[in-house]
Amino acid sequence: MLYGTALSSRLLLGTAQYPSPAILAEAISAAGAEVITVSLRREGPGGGAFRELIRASGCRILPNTAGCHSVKESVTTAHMARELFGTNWIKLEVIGHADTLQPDVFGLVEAARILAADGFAVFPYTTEDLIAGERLLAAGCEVLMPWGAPIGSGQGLRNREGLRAMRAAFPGVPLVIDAGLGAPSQAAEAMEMGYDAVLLNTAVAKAADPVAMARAFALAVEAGRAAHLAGLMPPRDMARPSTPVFGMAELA
Ligand SMILES: CC(=O)[C@@H](O)[C@H](O)COP(=O)(O)O
Repeated sequence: MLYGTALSSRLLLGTAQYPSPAILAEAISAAGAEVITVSLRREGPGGGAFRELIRASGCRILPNTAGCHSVKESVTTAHMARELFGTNWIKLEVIGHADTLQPDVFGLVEAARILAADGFAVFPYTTEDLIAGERLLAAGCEVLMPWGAPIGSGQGLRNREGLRAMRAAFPGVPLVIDAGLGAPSQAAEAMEMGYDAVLLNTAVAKAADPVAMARAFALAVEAGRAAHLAGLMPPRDMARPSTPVFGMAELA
């Protein structure tokens, strides 16, 4: 449930870097995605055809402010996106560091406050910092989207303890891992931890077969969620025989 919208797919998909528009369309369908994120910067020349493709997908559009490095740029881009796509949903990125694309959480909170007050449903791309999370919620966000790893790195969940702490700190808040996932197993792990959904792009778009990879991620997300609901056994330091010894014959 995101901003009052019930979704059955827990895989949100990015739409950049695919080998062709046809492969993008097939990947969206193979992923079973109901929400796709779109950068306003794709709306250059030829943007009309791209917009038609995403409209035909039937997915809910989550425009993003990818590539924005300041509060002003992000807020302006969000307003343009609202006009262009006719939605108040915005994946808010305020990038703070050029090499790692780490979110500027200070700017993010400021931009989130401005946009939420202006009626936007803000999906903030943040870190696993708990205080930043609290401030984003206080600013009006109803969802938090911590990074798994830097965008496009495919490193998976770099700070498992931090992400676990975040899940524990915000039990009632929808949490979506956004960025840095490289393999379906990493998406499954996020879901096993109790994250509500994952958002990814590069791992699918840059796979040798993006459509097959989209399907693999969909299966992994489903498996991870099912495992979370089933209740994972707690890990142990020492061995414990899985075959009971009680009742065994004593030889000698
Ligand atoms: C498209 C988009 O929004 C990305 O910025 C997003 O954060 C996904 O990151 P990956 O490409 O690492 O999956």
